[in-house]
Amino acid sequence: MIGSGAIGLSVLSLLKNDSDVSIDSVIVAPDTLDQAREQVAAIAPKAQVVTGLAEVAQRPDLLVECAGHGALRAHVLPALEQGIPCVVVSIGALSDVELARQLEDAAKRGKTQVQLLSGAIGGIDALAAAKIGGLDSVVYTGRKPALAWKDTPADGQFKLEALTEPTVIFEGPAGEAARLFPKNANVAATLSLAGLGLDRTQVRLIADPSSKENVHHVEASGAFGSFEITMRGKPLAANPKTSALTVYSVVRAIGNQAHAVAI
Ligand SMILES: NC(=O)C1=CN([C@@H]2O[C@H](COP(=O)(O)OP(=O)(O)OC[C@H]3O[C@@H](n4cnc5c(N)ncnc54)[C@H](OP(=O)(O)O)[C@@H]3O)[C@@H](O)[C@H]2O)C=CC1
Ligand SMILES: O=C([O-])CC(=O)C(=O)O
Repeated sequence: MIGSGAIGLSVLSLLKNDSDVSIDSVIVAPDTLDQAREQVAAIAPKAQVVTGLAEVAQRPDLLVECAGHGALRAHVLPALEQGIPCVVVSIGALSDVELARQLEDAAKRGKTQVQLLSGAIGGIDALAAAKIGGLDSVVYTGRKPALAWKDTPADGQFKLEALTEPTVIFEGPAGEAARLFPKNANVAATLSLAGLGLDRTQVRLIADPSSKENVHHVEASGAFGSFEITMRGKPLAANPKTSALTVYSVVRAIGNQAHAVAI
């Protein structure tokens, strides 16, 4: 696993009684090594905590990224080159078209695969299937509590603490949303990659002072017909920018690699 933040620690916790899965190593940022060792030891005492793949004693069957955009270049790319399959949640990083191409090339050279997880959003299976018949329009609206937009370009441009009404903080193509709001626009990037692409997927991001949830709304239409989906995700206590469903999506993906039946 890469990352021992809100997602990483929750995933470790949920997997600790799954006898089909063993998280052998957790790769963390060097400046968090001591704290991470303490936190991981409390949940998964057998896991070694390291700062890079080179220190991992046993070649993993799977590398799971739940760290952030930088981790894709730092760890996922070299793992794919070595033929290690990877699953990733920091999909917004793939709005950098050059990095997306490098990941694909590395996976081809390593004769392996990188799987982009659905994370906080549902309906990716339907959207990716609908794309095959041809899509006309995909519109995504992401609504989060006002303070979930702290430390983003919206912070400063809007007085987030003082908002009294839902406020549109971004409107535009998904590629730009993912670039400007990397920790909040993974869903926008995922929808784009499954559907109409980064330029043609329309995104609206809303800071809502009365919302306690991360609400993701998608409308898609094309040759298949149309669908509309609303996810009302509970945020993780440890990181309100992240919906709890993202954690479950990672646990599901790992289980699907390890269990006799995948669903
Ligand atoms: N697909 C989806 O729907 C979603 C995807 N995400 C993605 O998941 C990522 C993690 O979320 P969350 O756990 O809530 O975030 P947190 O900030 O709680 O945790 C991330 C952890 O990963 C560490 N980290 C960052 N870069 C690296 C690296 N290169 N190598 C090793 N560790 C690293 C961070 O260390 P430090 O604090 O030192 O930087 C931090 O400890 C988000 O950044 C986002 O990209 C999140 C929500 C939904
Ligand atoms: O967890 C969420 O609700 C989604 C999220 O942060 C993102 O799109 O990056």
